[in-house]
Amino acid sequence: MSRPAERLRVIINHLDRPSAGIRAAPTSAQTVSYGHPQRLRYTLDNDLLTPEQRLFYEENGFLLIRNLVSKQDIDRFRREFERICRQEIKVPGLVVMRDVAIAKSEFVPDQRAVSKLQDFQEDPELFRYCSLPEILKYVECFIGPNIMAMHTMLINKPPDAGKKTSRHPMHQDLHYFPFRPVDRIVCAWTAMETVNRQNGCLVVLPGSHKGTLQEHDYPEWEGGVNKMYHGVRDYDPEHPRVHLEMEKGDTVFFHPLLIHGSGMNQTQGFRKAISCHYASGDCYYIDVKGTTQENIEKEVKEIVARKYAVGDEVTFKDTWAIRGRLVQGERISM
Ligand SMILES: CCCC(=O)SCCNC(=O)CCNC(=O)[C@H](O)C(C)(C)COP(=O)(O)OP(=O)(O)OC[C@H]1O[C@@H](n2cnc3c(N)ncnc32)[C@H](O)[C@@H]1OP(=O)(O)O
Ligand SMILES: Nc1ncnc2c1ncn2[C@@H]1O[C@H](COP(=O)(O)OP(=O)(O)OP(=O)(O)O)[C@@H](O)[C@H]1O
Ligand SMILES: O=C(O)CCC(=O)C(=O)O
Ligand SMILES: [Fe+2]
Ligand SMILES: [Mg+2]
Repeated sequence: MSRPAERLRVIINHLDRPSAGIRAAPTSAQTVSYGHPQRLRYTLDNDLLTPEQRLFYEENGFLLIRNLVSKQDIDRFRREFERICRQEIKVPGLVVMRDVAIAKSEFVPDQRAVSKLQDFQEDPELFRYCSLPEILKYVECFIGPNIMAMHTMLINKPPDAGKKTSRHPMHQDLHYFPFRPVDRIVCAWTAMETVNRQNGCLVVLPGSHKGTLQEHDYPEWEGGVNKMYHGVRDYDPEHPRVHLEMEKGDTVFFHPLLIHGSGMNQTQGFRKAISCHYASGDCYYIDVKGTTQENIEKEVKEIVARKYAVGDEVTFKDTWAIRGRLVQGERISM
């Protein structure tokens, strides 16, 4: 079997078999071109992904690309993060989160007190991550050429304080997003250092992106749960899962319905990753009233009301439209 189109057809046939399992994603660069077979729903025609990579995403809902972001860029993001933690710069709109285990203790301007930065779209150095051409060329394969950076995070998972609060419950990111269509949204998540089971790598349920959006709520964890860390309500801990062990610069792209979380950090180091959720410029906002997303809408509106002293005039949709930034192509309906 030599021609990519032919290999693609064989793999598609394989997809129809109930026993189709998880295979390692090949990473060798290869240029292919072929039509648009019906069963390819989660990826678009492109010249970048090999047929195997494309089918891997279709089947599993994620694709891991090794060594995608340079060490130099990651070192720069790390230095910027440290400057923010030392309060040397103030970034408009930035949310600095502390782990719930230390949320009520005195704040020290040090990275040991920061578990996550959220919404760094106004920090030019960190936001560079969202515009990196090596990231965008993959993003385009999933959502097309019009690309909005909707949600940005730098996660600094702290050594667990003994209460397992460093875990992130299993969830689907779509729970947080009042925009659609679901298949034109993708997350890029880049390891800023070695990430493994010891320090709490991502854990994914392969293929779960083919399901629907589940009900989410705070898990009943004895030691407490971080603000807004909702989990899939009836999560079955026996469901087969895959631990994504990654090295500095490795990047995983995943679908917003993929069920994922991350384990406890059992080391003394702060496990770092940087991520961005992208949506197509021609996605549209939806009203989540009467859906499972009503609970997160309520929480977001409460936090915004408290932080900015506003009322109901700021909608869930507004909170996203304000944060979204165009990084490629056209902003059409977002
Ligand atoms: C794909 C998307 C996936 C996700 O987005 S998952 C995570 C989503 N997270 C978010 O959107 C960020 C949520 N966090 C925030 O907005 C802020 O960190 C938060 C919780 C409002 C705190 O903001 P601060 O500026 O620190 O305000 P503050 O010090 O006055 O605290 C206000 C009250 O919140 C509490 N708090 C702070 N960090 C917490 C935490 N990690 N978990 C639980 N509670 C926490 C804090 O103790 C305080 O409570 P109280 O009012 O004194 O009773
Ligand atoms: N009851 C639960 N509800 C929701 N999510 C859970 C629950 N228990 C564990 N998880 C999640 O499962 C993922 C993995 O958890 P955990 O670190 O405990 O196990 P592990 O990483 O698979 O095992 P190990 O730590 O031995 O490598 C994390 O995302 C964690 O938050
Ligand atoms: O870096 C992690 O632990 C995962 C974070 C995550 O999935 C999220 O914030 O949505
Ligand atoms: Fe997530
Ligand atoms: Mg673990």
